[in-house]
Amino acid sequence: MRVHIATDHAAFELKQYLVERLTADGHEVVDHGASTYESLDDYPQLIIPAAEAVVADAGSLGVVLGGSGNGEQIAANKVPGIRAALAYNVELATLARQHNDANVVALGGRMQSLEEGYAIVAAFLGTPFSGEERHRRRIGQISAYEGSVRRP
Ligand SMILES: O=C(CO)[C@H](O)[C@H](O)COP(=O)(O)O
Repeated sequence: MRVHIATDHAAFELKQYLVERLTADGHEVVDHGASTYESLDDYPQLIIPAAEAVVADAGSLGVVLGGSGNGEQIAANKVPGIRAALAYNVELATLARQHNDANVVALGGRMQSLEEGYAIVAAFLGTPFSGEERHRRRIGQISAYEGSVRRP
């Protein structure tokens, strides 16, 4: 699977770790940066292009990282077509796919170990959407709202 990944400085080490592990797992990882550690970089500039790449690349998934993952989830969700879920354990990551058909997962690099972060992302990438009617209906309602919002 193609995986678009991005981080700010706060999860730089986790991003490097995930690129390595996910590539070894056979995923095609597209690294949207940060390419170097810059303590004053700004996550929207890094996360939004990665989220846009997920929308433009049907069937791909995204991983956005920061200190908490909160701002990264918020930024990704501003991109039309993105359903980004913050996950801090494997169960949340699994539910994000099964119930929400999330196409981006957000993690905080300061919230768990590298290995735990990998387990969360691996669960996200490895879990399919359940496709159940009630979940489709609810996701459809979100998409309909998104489509109804007039953009400048
Ligand atoms: O998680 C984040 C946003 O939700 C950022 O990574 C975090 O706010 C960066 O913090 P700092 O600039 O103090 O290193």
